Amino acid sequence: MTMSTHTELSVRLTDTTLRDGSHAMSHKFTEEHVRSVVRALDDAKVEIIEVTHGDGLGGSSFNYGFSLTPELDLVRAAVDEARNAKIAVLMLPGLGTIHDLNQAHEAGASVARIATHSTEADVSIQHFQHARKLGMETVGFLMLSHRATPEKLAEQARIMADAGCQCVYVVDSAGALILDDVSDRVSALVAELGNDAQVGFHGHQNLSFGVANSVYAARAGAKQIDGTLLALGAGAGNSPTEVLAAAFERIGIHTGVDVHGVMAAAEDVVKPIITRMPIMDRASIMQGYAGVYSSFLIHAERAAERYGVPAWQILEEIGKAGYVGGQEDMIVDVAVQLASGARVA
Ligand SMILES: CC[C@H](O)CC(=O)C(=O)O
Ligand SMILES: [Mn+2]
Repeated sequence: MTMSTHTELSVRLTDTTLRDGSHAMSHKFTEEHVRSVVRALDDAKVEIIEVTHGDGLGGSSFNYGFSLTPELDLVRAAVDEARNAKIAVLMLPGLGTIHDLNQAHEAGASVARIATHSTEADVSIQHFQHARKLGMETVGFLMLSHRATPEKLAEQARIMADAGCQCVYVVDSAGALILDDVSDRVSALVAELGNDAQVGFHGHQNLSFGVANSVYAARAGAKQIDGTLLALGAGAGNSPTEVLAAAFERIGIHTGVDVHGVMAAAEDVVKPIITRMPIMDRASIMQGYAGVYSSFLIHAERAAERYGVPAWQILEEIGKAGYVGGQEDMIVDVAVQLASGARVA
């Protein structure tokens, strides 16, 4: 008799509509948006809700786009509205500072998610140490994970765990990973970290694999999985929380989330708010295909309009050049070169 090995798995869902979804909203969430989304997610028993500028604490700037509402006001509103859920903030060392982390903690955030490029975990050490001193739960993001081998990622995860990170995520920032790419990376982290830290997975939909990849991640041992309502997020959006909850329930992976509750949150709360529905169009598919950071999409679209070159072509060039988060200014550079003929695609 064949026994299923998948029936007793459980994962914790983190919803990042109010952080990754901020990209698709051009960082224009209001306090009322935050309150209504948090209320709906909390009612649906989602345990962790992330609220920050799309590029993390300190992201509101000329380079990344200004927030309509100061992010600490949004964090305070979320904390005030949540009855059971913990409020998480994300930060990229260098863009956000320890001072920003202190302020987010004072505003009531209790989970610190620290993100670095997949090969630069060492820049997060002091941030994890500090977050743990503050008594915050800690999560590490290894972004653009497709750029690193499973072995390299595991080595980077070890750096985060030794610094006090309690769960290291394989982050598919480009939506470029496909099935075994995910399980190979998650398995490598699980083997390296053992009981020292959990492993998580954050997916994007650029090649439409967000949910399937999350299932592969869970089956490879991931214990935390990210999603956003209606897939609202950078690039073609994130793995939709409501689909994750429904699919996990159907295959017997426990989340504790009320499936009807998150479906209602997506349809009745988020849909009326959003100004842009994430889609798999030529530009966002190119991001998955060429391995480009999802947050670059809106910047590429703006440059495309301004310089009269297609966004997908700019992104294809960005992929060839291997630019990473923080190099948003290179998008304009590439667009100018394509428009002038100095760079031939
Ligand atoms: C701001 C960091 C980054 O956008 C995190 C993330 O969601 C990703 O890399 O996909
Ligand atoms: Mn993301």
